[in-house]
Amino acid sequence: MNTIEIDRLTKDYGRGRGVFDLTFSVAQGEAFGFLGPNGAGKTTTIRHLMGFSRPQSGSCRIGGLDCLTQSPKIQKDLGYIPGEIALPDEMTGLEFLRFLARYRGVSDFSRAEALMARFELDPRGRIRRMSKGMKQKVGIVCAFMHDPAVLVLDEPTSGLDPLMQNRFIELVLEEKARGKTILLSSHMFEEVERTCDRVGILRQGKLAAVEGVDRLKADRRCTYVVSFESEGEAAAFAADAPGVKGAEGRRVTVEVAGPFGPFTAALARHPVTGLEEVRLTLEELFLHYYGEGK
Ligand SMILES: Nc1ncnc2c1ncn2[C@@H]1O[C@H](COP(=O)(O)OP(=O)(O)OP(=O)(O)O)[C@@H](O)[C@H]1O
Repeated sequence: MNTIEIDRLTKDYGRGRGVFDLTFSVAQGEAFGFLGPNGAGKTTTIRHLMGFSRPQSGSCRIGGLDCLTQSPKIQKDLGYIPGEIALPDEMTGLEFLRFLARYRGVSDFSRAEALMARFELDPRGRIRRMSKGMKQKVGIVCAFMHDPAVLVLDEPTSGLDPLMQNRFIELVLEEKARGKTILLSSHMFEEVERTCDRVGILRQGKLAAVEGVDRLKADRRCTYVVSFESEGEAAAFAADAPGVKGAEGRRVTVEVAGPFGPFTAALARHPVTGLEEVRLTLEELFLHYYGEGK
């Protein structure tokens, strides 16, 4: 059964901006990653799911309910992290979280407290004085505190440091294991790769592709930059190692497409001083899977 259904959604802001004839669904218990570069239309789509925006044509449904006309009913069992979190500046984080708990009829505040502890959030200060990361943490607690069945997360880790990003990913994985339905938008392939079952790639308001994350992972090339003390050592490694894509000074770029054995064996034969993974950017992902200009 599909929990989230977007059917031929169109919102045209002019000059090619907006979303166009967008159709996809997220099954109950599935985590769906929504990837796309800046301005691709991720937030526009999510705002329609939240009932904040009226489609020009097409529709969005969550749990069989229409997102525009039945939004209050949907929101009872939905957690949402907006792309840009706006909170009441004059309240303390704790006042706001308690207010929201009351508003939602959450009598047990222990889940909120556990989330605050998990993200090391001290919510006692005024929101106005909080850093971007702290506000993001307040947003996370808001979205998860009532234990909703559906989670709509718009770039949820923006402003979080790597340790907290990791904790967030663990939280999403736990919620997925508990059967929650999750839509997560991101610029970062790694975040989606670690949490989601399928990924939809949005480009200029249109879905360029939907793929299983397993398939993307299986096809994925891994690129590494290997460093040496001297150019001579780098050149010797470049002549010996498999999958060398280029050498510049004391650094050699290697692409590993299959088993790692031959690459690690070559590393062991040379006096390597550094090894860095080159992360695939979204643009590279597009080029790799769909070809330039397609
Ligand atoms: N209310 C609006 N009026 C006019 N144009 C808009 C409006 N809302 C969004 N747009 C435009 O639609 C396009 C898609 O924006 P959207 O915020 O959905 O992108 P996004 O994929 O979420 O990008 P980002 O990764 O930067 O958050 C952008 O070009 C944006 O300027």
